[in-house]
Amino acid sequence: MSVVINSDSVLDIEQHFKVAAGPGAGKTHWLVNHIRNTLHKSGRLGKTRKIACITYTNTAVEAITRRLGPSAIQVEVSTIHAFLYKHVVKPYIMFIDPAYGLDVSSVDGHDDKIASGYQFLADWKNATKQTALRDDAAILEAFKSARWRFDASGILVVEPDYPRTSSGYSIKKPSYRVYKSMAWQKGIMHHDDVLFFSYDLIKNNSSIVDILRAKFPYFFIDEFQDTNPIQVAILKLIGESDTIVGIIGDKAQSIYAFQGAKYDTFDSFNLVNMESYTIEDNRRSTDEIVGILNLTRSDISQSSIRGASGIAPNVVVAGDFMSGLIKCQVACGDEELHTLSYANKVANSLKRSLSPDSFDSKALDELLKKDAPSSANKYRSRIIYNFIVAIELIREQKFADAFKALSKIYKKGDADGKKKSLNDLLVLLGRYESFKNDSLYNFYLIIKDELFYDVSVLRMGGVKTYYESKVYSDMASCVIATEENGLCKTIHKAKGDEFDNVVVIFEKETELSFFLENNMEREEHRIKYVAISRAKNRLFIITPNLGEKNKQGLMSLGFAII
Ligand SMILES: Nc1ncnc2c1ncn2[C@@H]1O[C@H](COP(=O)(O)OP(=O)(O)OP(=O)(O)O)[C@@H](O)[C@H]1O
Repeated sequence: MSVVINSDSVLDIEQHFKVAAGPGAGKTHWLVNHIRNTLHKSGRLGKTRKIACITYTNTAVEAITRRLGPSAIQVEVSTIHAFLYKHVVKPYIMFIDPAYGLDVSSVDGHDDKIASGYQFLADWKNATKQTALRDDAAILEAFKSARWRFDASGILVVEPDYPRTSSGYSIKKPSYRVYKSMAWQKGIMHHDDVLFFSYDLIKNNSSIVDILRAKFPYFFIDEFQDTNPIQVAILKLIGESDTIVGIIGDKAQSIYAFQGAKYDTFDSFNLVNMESYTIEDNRRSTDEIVGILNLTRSDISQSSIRGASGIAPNVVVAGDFMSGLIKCQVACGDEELHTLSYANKVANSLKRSLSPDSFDSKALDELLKKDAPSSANKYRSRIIYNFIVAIELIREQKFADAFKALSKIYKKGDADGKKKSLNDLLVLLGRYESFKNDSLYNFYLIIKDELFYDVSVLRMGGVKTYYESKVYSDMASCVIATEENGLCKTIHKAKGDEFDNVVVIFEKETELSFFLENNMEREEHRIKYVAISRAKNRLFIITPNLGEKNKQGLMSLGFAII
C-alpha cells in the first residue's frame, strides 16, 4: 500500500521510505525538505555523523548542494561512484584481495578510461589465445561496454551480453576477466570497477559496513530507478540495521539499462519496515502537457498543480529538422527553445546547424586510423586529434573534459608540457574563425609551423591528400561533450532538467505510436516520456512525415498539427 503525499509533506525521519513520483512532482524539492527536517530533528547526527544523499549526475549533486545552502556542510551529497570510492575503495584499498592483481600503488582515482595500446592488446590476445582477432577498434569497443553484473548464482561476472566484434569475431567469454586483470595490474580502475571492489570489500569485511552505518545514520538515494543491481545489493547491506535508508524515484524514467539499471528495480526494492509513498502532482507542466503525459503511463495519473492552461502540444511535420525547428521558433517568438533528441548525432548536428545526413560521426576516429602507420604519424595525429577535441569542448564550456583531452598531448607529470599545451590552446581558440571552415591540412600547418615544430612534415601522398580533403568543422562536429549544456541536448543529458519550450525530435513517423500505445516496459517508450515531460509551457514533436491515420489519432488526443 502506498500513501499519497505531496511535495511539502513531512515524514517520520526514523523509518525507511520509498517515494514514487512522476515527472515534475517536486521530488528534489521534497528530498531537500526532508534532509532539512532530518537535520533539524535528529539526535543521531554530529561532526562525523552525516546524512548521505546519493544522486545520479554531478549536475544533480550541484543542484542539491546549492538548494541545501549552509546545511550542506552536514550532508555528503555525492554520486554513488564518488561516494563508494571515497568511503570504501580508497580507505580500504589494502584489504582488496591480492588475487585480483590490482596494483594499489598506481591507482589514482577512477574514470571511464580503458586499457589499450598495441602491446597491451597483443598481450591480451596471447593470454586469451585469440591471436587471430584483428579488429582492435572493435575489441576496445567491447572492453568499453564490459560491465560487472550478477550471474544467476549471485556471483559478479564481467561480460557484455554481445561478445561479438563488429567484424564478426566472437570474443571468447573468459577474456573479459583477463582484460580486467591486465588493466588492474596497471592500476587502471574503471568507474564500474569501483562498484565491483566496493561490493567485494563490504561483503568480505563486515566492519566496513559497520563503519559506514556509524558515519551515515541516514542514507537517501534520489533517482533510484537508475540504480544498478550492485548498488542495490550494497544499499541493502547498509540498510540492514542502524541506518535509515530512503529512496525516491520514478520507474517510468528509468533510462539507463545500458549501465545495468533495471525497470523493476524501484518496485522490487524493499527493506523491513519500509513505508511507501506516492506524489501524484505535477507542478511543472501545463494542463495540456500533463494530459498527454497521463496518456502514456498507467501506474500514476498526475494532477496538474500549476493550474496553467497553455496551448495545445504541437506535432510539426518537417522533412528536415531545421525547417521544423524554424516553425517551432516562430511559434515561440523570441523565447528560448530547447531541442531534445535520442541520438548524440542529431543533438550535435543541430547544434552546428548541419543536417544530420551530412554528419559523419566517424570522421575524427578515422583521422587516428589514416595517420597512423609509424610512431611519427601517430604523434602527429594524436596532437591534432586532441587539440580538436579540446578546442570544441572548451567552446562548450566543458573545461574538465577539455583538459582531459589536452592531457593526452603531453606526458604525465610534465608541468612544462601542460603549460605549453594550455597556451597553445589559447592561441588556437583566438584563431578559431580563421581555420574553422578551412581544411584539416590548414589546421595541421598552424600546429606544425607555429606550435609543435617537432610534428613531422606531411609529404606528398595518401595521408597528405586525406588532410587536404577534410574540413576542420566536419571533424569538430564529431566531438561529443560528455555533459551537454546548450539548447540542443540528448534526452539522457536533459534528465532532471525543465524548460519552458521543448522540441522533441522523432526521426521516424512510426515513433509517434508512443502516444497511441502505453508501453512503459519498453525503454524507448520511457526515454520519450522523459523527453516530453521536460516541457513546462510548450511542447513540439517534430516528425518527418505524418500519415492520415496518425494525424487523426493525434488530433483526437489534443495535438495541433502545424
Ligand atoms: N512545493 C512546491 N512548491 C512550489 N514549487 C514546487 C514545489 N515542489 C516543486 N516545485 C517546482 O516544481 C518543478 C518540478 O520540481 P522538481 O524538478 O523537483 O520535480 P521532480 O519530481 O524532481 O521532476 P523530474 O522527475 O521530472 O526531474 C520545479 O520547478 C520546482 O521548483
